[in-house]
Amino acid sequence: MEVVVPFSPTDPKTRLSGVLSAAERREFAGVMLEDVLDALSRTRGVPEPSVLSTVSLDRDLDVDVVVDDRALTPAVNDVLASSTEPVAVVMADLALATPTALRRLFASDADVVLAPGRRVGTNALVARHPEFRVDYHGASFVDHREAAAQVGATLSVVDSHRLATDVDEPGDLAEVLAHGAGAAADWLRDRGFALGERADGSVHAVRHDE
Ligand SMILES: Nc1nc2c(ncn2[C@@H]2O[C@H](COP(=O)(O)OP(=O)(O)OP(=O)(O)O)[C@@H](O)[C@H]2O)c(=O)[nH]1
Ligand SMILES: C[C@H](OP(=O)(O)O)C(=O)O
Repeated sequence: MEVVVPFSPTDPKTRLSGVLSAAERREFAGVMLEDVLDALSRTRGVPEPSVLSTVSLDRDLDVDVVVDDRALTPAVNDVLASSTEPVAVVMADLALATPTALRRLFASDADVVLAPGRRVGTNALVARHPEFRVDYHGASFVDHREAAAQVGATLSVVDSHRLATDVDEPGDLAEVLAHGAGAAADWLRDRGFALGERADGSVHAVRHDE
């Protein structure tokens, strides 16, 4: 099994621009990456991942970093096409990922295992079928389900709140504050974020003055 964690650190998490500065978004993306790598490293039976990054990284991660400046889909498809073993792709923004949740991704022996995101993306997958290829962005979970069917691959879908929560939008920060046990939750709290309730009863992350 080859495990890759795609990462694009140049201008990450643009959907969080309303609540984090550009420098904070870069820092937060790096902290989430470290949480994901830590969770993977504590998941029994899972080989050491490599980071598939668009640029070389100045942080010391204790894992291999492969640089490919192409967009996400061609970069991942190149790994799928060239690997002689099953490939797992786990996104770097899964700040709630834990070994227990990740074990479910690796436990299935289906040809294609998909962990959908809450907005119909694909937060993690395992591909054992040699012809399966990815097409990220948009409703990629639906596209990947169809792609698996087209190549005759057996499919398993992992229904996990922790793996479904990719941190893209301000609303996702409340999930991190409520359920995160890693560095990303601490990073948010250190920058003044806390759970707050609106008059209509909805819960969101509020930033208090630092
Ligand atoms: N290697 C690689 N990884 C990417 C690329 N684009 C995004 N990623 C990674 O793929 C995962 C999902 O990324 P997105 O949430 O779609 O993009 P993002 O840049 O983090 O956030 P937005 O700017 O809000 O879209 C994250 O782990 C990103 O770091 C890319 O072009 N190449
Ligand atoms: C990579 C992409 O992530 P999103 O842009 O949906 O967060 C996807 O899941 O297809």
